[in-house]
Amino acid sequence: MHIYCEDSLLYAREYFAGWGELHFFSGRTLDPQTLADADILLVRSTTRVDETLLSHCPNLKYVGTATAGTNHMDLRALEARGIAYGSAAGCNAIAVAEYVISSLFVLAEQQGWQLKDKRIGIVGAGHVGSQLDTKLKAIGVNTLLCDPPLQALGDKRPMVDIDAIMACDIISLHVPLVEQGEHPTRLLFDRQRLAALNDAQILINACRGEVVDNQALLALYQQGRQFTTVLDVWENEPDILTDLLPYVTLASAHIAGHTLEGKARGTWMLYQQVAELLGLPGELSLQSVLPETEFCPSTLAHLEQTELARLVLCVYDIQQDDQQFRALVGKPGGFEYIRRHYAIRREFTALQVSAGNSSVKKAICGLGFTLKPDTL
Ligand SMILES: NC(=O)C1=CN([C@@H]2O[C@H](COP(=O)(O)OP(=O)(O)OC[C@H]3O[C@@H](n4cnc5c(N)ncnc54)[C@H](O)[C@@H]3O)[C@@H](O)[C@H]2O)C=CC1
Ligand SMILES: O=C(O)C(=O)[C@H](O)COP(=O)(O)O
Repeated sequence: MHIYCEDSLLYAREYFAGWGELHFFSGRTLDPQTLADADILLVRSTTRVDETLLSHCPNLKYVGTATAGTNHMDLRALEARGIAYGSAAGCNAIAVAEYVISSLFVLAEQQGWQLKDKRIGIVGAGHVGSQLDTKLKAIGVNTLLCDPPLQALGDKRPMVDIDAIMACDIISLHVPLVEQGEHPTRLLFDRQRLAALNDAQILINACRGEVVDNQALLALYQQGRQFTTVLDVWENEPDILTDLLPYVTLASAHIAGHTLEGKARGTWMLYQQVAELLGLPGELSLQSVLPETEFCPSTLAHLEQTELARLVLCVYDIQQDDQQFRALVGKPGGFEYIRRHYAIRREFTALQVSAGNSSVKKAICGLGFTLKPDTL
C-alpha cells in the first residue's frame, strides 16, 4: 500500500509506517503527478485536495486531513469519485483555546484591565469555541456564544446573535470558512462590521484569515482607528498583507493549533480512521508517541489574575510567537519557515499545579492544568 503524507504531519512514521510504503511531500509545492500510485493520502491544511489532484490518483481510497478545517479539500469532488475522507475535528481545540487565553492574559497586563470585568463574545461554538467557553467560565469570565447553525440544530446552550456579539468587549472568532449558504463566514467581519468596533474593543481571529477583511482592517487603522486585534490567521497565506502588522497587537503565523498534543491527536485520528476503513489493527495510543513533559510543578494559592497569568504564560506565552513573527515574516518564505520550525509547545495539561482551596482547584482543572496528585 502506498501512503502519501504531507511532511508536516507529526508522528506519521510512528503511526503509519507499519501499514505500507510511506512517501512524504511538501504541501504548497506539490505536483499532483507525484501521487500517481497513492492508495492513502494524508494532508494538513497546506495541500489543496481538488479535482486536479484527484484526477492524478486513480487508486486513491482515502484522504485524511490532520486538521479541524476542511476548506482546503473539495469534499464534493471526493464524494463524486467515491473516495472516503476524514478530518481531525477537535484535535487542536484545546491548543487554539489556550492560544486565545494566553493572548487575553498578555493584553490584560499590557492594557491594565481584569479579565473578570470583560464580556467575551465567542463566534462559533463548536470544538474550539466550546473549549474556550469552558476554560473562561472556569476562571469566572463572562462569555456569550453565537452559533446560528448549531442553534438551528437544537443546541440547548444560551446563544446570542451577531449584534449582541458586537457589543462585547472582546470578540473571538472560531468559525469554519464557509463560502455559501445561509451562514457564510467569508468576510463575516467586513468593512462595515470592522468599522462598527470602538477603540476599546478587541478582535481575535484564530480561525481562517478570510473571515476578516484584511484590507478594510488596514484602511481603518490608517484612518486612525485604534481597536485591538490579535491575528493568528491572515487572508491569502502565506503571502499576507504585511502592512497590517504594525497595527496588530499580537500576531502569529497560523500556529494557534500547533501544540504537540494537537498535532499528534490530528495524526492519531487519521490513523484510527484508516484502521477502521481498511480493517487494520489501530492499537497505538496517542500517549505512546508523546514525550514526557519537562515543567516543574507549580503552585496556586489564590485565584488572582497575575498568578493565573504566571501559570498560563509558563506553558505558553504568545509574546514569543509574536516576536518571532515580526522578526521573520517579512523575509522571503518567512511565514512558512516559522510554521515548519515551530518550537515545541505543550498544552496546559502538561503543568502540574498544587492548588489552594476547592474553588482554586476547580478553576485550575477547568482551565486544563493537571492537579498535582498530593492536592487532589
Ligand atoms: N488557527 C488555527 O491553528 C486553527 C484554526 N481552526 C479553524 O477554526 C475553525 C473552527 O474549529 P472547530 O471549532 O474545531 O470547528 P467546529 O466545526 O467544531 O466548530 C465550528 C462552529 O462554527 C459554527 N458556525 C458556522 N458558521 C457560523 C456562522 N456564520 N456564525 C457563527 N457560527 C458559525 C458551526 O456551526 C460550528 O459549530 C476550523 O474550521 C478552522 O478553520 C481550527 C483549528 C486550528
Ligand atoms: O486544524 C486546522 O484547521 C488548522 O488551521 C491547523 O491548526 C493548522 O493546520 P496546518 O496549516 O498546520 O495544516
